[in-house]
Amino acid sequence: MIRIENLVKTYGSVRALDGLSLEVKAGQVYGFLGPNGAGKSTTILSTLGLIFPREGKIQLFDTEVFNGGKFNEGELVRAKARIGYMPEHATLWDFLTPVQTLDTIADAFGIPKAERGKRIEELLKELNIWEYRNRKVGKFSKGMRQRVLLAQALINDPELLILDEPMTGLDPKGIAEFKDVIREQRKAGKTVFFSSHILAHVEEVCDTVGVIVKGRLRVEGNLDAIKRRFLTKAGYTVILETNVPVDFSGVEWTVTPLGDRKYRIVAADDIREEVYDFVVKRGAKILAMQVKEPSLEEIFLEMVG
Ligand SMILES: Nc1ncnc2c1ncn2[C@@H]1O[C@H](COP(=O)(O)OP(=O)(O)OP(=O)(O)O)[C@@H](O)[C@H]1O
Repeated sequence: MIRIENLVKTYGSVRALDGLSLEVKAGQVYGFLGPNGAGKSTTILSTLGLIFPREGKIQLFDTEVFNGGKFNEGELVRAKARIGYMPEHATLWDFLTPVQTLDTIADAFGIPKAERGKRIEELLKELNIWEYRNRKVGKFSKGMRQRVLLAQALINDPELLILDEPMTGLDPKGIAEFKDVIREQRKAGKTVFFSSHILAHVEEVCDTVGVIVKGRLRVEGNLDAIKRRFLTKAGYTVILETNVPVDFSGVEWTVTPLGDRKYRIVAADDIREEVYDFVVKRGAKILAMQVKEPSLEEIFLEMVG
């Protein structure tokens, strides 16, 4: 649905995209992850022809829309008719209700008046805001506003949804609900590409993740596989507490005492079982043992380094 190759975008001396390549396939829910300033919005804006990259190629639905520093405007317009987009800093007219908001957008899309009512009703019901259809959006919570914005993006029944940081600013309940909405979109056959700088936003809902750091895609694939790959590099950290001191000499793990009966153990694999056997064989009891997985922030740092 989206194929980007070696995209370069500069803002003065800032190389916002530095040879970025990625691929979003039909039916995927793709989480585009990266720290602030990594180039996520720049990628999305380039994909939609809203800013001009310098080099590289962009394909939408198997059609080349950008190559050799130029957009093919005709192809871009045709592709965009099949895309729904929710910008990072989208605004709503606070004095309009969801029905009025969607009616205005539907009008802009040229959807005939006769079809609009049905389409708007369907969308508002699907996104669970039908009940609030006649209240002004100015009074809505952030989560409800995001749904109205998503309804706007869906008004033309797009095949591909591009959402820039759709869950930023939502509370955990709002995030969980928005994830449900994304799952529903996938069930309805849509491909979803959304950006975030927070791991929790992509977990459980994305089948594929791409991590962008400093304008380049560092990894792309299944989130668990990415975490595992990172863990092998960074190591599992086990925090262990025993009832008596244990002599760890001779082990291959890196053991740092945190007290006379508390230790931090780092190894390339999940070594909880080995640690358990080792400690028990030495006649000690385990009082507590936890394994610490790296946060996405740590993964980012590892990738930047
Ligand atoms: N209009 C602009 N003029 C100059 N520099 C810009 C402009 N837009 C973005 N940049 C710079 O380009 C880089 C990438 O920015 P971008 O907004 O794409 O990152 P992002 O990953 O979307 O970050 P965020 O999560 O903060 O939105 C950053 O260094 C940013 O400061």
